[in-house]
Amino acid sequence: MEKIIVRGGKRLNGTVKAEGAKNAVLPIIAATLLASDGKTVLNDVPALSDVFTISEVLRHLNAEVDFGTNRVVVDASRELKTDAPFEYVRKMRASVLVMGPLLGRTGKARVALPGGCAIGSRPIDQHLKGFEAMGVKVKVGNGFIDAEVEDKLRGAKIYLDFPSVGATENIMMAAALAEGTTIIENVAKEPEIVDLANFLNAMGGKVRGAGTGTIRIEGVKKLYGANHTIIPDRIEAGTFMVAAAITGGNVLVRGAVMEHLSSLVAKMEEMGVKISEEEDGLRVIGPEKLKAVDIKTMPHPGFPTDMQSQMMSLLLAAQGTSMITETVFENRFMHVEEFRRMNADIKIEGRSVIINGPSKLQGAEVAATDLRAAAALTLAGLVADGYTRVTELKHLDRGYVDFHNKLQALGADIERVNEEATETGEVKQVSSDIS
Ligand SMILES: CC(=O)N[C@H]1[C@@H](OP(=O)(O)OP(=O)(O)OC[C@H]2O[C@@H](n3ccc(=O)[nH]c3=O)[C@H](O)[C@@H]2O)O[C@H](CO)[C@@H](O)[C@@H]1O
Ligand SMILES: C=C(OP(=O)(O)O)C(=O)O
Repeated sequence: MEKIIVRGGKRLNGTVKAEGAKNAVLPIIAATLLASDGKTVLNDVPALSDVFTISEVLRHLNAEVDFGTNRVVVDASRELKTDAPFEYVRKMRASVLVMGPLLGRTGKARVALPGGCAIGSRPIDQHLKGFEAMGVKVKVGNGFIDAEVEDKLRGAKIYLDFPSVGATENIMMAAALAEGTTIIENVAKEPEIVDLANFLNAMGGKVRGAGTGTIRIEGVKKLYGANHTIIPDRIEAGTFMVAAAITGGNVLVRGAVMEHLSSLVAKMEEMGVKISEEEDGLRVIGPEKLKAVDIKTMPHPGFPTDMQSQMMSLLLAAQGTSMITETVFENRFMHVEEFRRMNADIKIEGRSVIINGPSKLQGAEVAATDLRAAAALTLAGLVADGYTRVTELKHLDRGYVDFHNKLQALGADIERVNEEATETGEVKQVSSDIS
């Protein structure tokens, strides 16, 4: 079994660079399917298992996908297939993001129903509501969603009940090739939405308003391959910012963009962390003592749910009582039990978690329950007494490139081992069933 083994007690110092954003590159790779002419070249693509999975989906759909170092070239100009089977969707829910592009390009999509996952039930009703408003007939049955344009894919006015990131993206991508104008209201405002809009525009699309509450898309007849550089990963950057703060270290996180991270920066500053903008990133200096604060996750520009578990690690080390309220996902507290195994004084009350800090964290063997939990448990291990062993690293590999090496370069006492392989000399296959 693969494990990260970390021994607490080292202050982190130095510079670390954020990769391209996972949550930007996944919809953008899906969007490359819209180009019936020319190749797309994407730069700053992170080497993540999720990126390999979405690329496999594209290959299955008959697109050509070539990998270089941090670069992906896609040619989707051939006739496309229209189905995304369960083997892909179960590995990665973001596979449903091929629906919008397939409807735009071919008028048809058959995608396995994603089902729930470790952080909640995660329905896609808002995606489907948007497609239906655009003239798509949607049938759900036998574990699949069958969607087919009835007459023409046409622009529509769509109000989202919740500013869903995935629904905003899926509808934007379908609308890019629809006839007429689509107006989506109450949309997600995440930086990754803006990156997708910029990419669609580079392909010849007409998307306005990304980053505000309303997006307006004028459909065009054809989209072309384009060159695009993916924005830096604000969640990976934020994770290293917490690593610096929790160890009382001094770290420059290159690629961290203040505007993308304002809620995290505000909360960390309230805790006594010093954060300053430098030319190519954010410098984070951890104080001797951290102050307790309350946090509520919200859609952007609110506090990101994808930083909730890492922030929990930081609050465990803070003086006093903190409360974290999770409003985006219904069940994103699975990591709490693992923190308890590390002697954390923490309890769940409904949608909130109460943390009595500072906890005297002890090293333990803990299992990552999702991608961000994997990072958060490692962060807690940086300040725990003794050795922390983090397992279930397939989750970590979905969203972090070289996580342990980057921490080690900052001075952490950390390694990643394959205990079975050490004993038998075999290399273990990473499990694929992760959703
Ligand atoms: C690949 C990617 O970009 N993943 C991100 C994306 O996920 P994802 O796009 O799945 O997240 P959404 O914004 O869609 O989901 C947020 C909430 O809305 C609910 N919902 C969503 C769609 C829908 O049709 N109906 C519905 O009820 C979900 O169950 C959830 O409770 O945004 C999340 C919220 O910032 C992040 O945590 C994920 O890292
Ligand atoms: C929840 C996350 O991703 P996904 O939507 O791909 O599961 C995440 O990045 O923390």
